[in-house]
Amino acid sequence: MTDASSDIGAVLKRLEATIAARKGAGADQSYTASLLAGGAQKCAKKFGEEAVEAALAAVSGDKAHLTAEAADVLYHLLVMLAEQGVSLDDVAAVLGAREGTSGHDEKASRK
Ligand SMILES: N=c1c2ncn([C@@H]3O[C@H](COP(=O)(O)OP(=O)(O)OP(=O)(O)O)[C@@H](O)[C@H]3O)c2ncn1[C@@H]1O[C@H](COP(=O)(O)O)[C@@H](O)[C@H]1O
Repeated sequence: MTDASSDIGAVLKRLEATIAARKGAGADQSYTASLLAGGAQKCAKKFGEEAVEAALAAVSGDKAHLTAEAADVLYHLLVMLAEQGVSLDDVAAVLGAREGTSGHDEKASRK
């Protein structure tokens, strides 16, 4: 059983709200604010770095390292989305619309 403090949906929603609240905060006090102040380029660069670090952790076979890197990826993804004005609900709507459609079938429909 998952309690509200560790439910992934609840955690991501709280983190999204925290990131939104950091907009306009001082970059010295808030790491999130320092990313947002750097605009799309900075947010995308950090997200890309964290994604590569997670990929490297996956091939290393170190599950604890991968888990920590995955948390970094999710945080930096949410910062990048916030900088672009894209919400978790927006992403959920796309994933929801894809439910039940095989990736193979979707790819074939584009050919
Ligand atoms: N979940 C996170 C989170 N995950 C990772 N990080 C930071 O992401 C950074 C990862 O960058 P690196 O590993 O590349 O470390 P680094 O070399 O120090 O980073 P750079 O100097 O290269 O940017 C580290 O500074 C981590 O502390 C996070 N920083 C903040 N949060 C959440 O955001 C909230 C608000 O944080 P502030 O905006 O700092 O108040 C926090 O309470 C947390 O809930």
